Amino acid sequence: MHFFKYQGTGNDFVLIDDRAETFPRHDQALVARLCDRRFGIGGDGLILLQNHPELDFRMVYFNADGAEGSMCGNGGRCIVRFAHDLGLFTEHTRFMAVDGEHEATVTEGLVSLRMTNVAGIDLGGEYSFTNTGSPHVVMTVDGLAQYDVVGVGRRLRYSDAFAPKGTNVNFVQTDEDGTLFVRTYERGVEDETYSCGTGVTAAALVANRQSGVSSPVAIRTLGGPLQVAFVESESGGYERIDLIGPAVRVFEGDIVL
Ligand SMILES: N[C@@H](CCC[C@H](N)C(=O)O)C(=O)O
Repeated sequence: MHFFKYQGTGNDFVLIDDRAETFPRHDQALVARLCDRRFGIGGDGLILLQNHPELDFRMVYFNADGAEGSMCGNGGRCIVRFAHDLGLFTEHTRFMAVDGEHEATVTEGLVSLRMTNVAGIDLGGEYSFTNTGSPHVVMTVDGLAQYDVVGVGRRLRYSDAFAPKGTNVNFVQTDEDGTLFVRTYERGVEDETYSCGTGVTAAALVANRQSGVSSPVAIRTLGGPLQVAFVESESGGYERIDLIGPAVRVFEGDIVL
């Protein structure tokens, strides 16, 4: 079985062209093994590209634990780049994902992905919560470079407040130039990743709601810069949300099962 490896700001994925639908997608142990960094290829997730009757393709996303996940923003940008590399479209594409239809554009090394509309944000004292295709806690902290992202993130991810499905957890600090520095504990990876697309989207929207930070929001992650653009909707939510950043093919190879 042939595979490709892509990364988007350091959030890395195994990509498989599964238009023939031969990948054993219900074999959770296999997906987890392929994502294992010592016993497999290594990745924060695995993504299948399948045919869709009306759109350019379908994205099927699995977290590194092998279970099918909710929407993955960086994975969405990577599969758009993959589909572009496969020649499925030239500049603009429409595809189906677990949270519905998405549009995306590829220009000069950047992939701009239109995210799902966000209905609202629960602003809280200790942390805020929203769903940008995946569930996200957003917490403002000081000293983020040294912060215990894994320890605090894991506690919240498994806390009763988010049971039984759990949540992703983002920690945010504003740089002097207004850039949001975001670090994320990811559900399904059960660790910090270098970047989380739905997570930085949540962080940008919370920053807008909390402090009036305007679109587009510049983001810094451990894996590099991203941008989030959006429009506030009349109903108190957000629409026309775009996640913008690089997505790169790293290598390809064959899986020996
Ligand atoms: N890396 C992702 C987030 C993936 C979703 C997540 N781990 C979950 O299923 O909760 C991103 O870039 O959005």
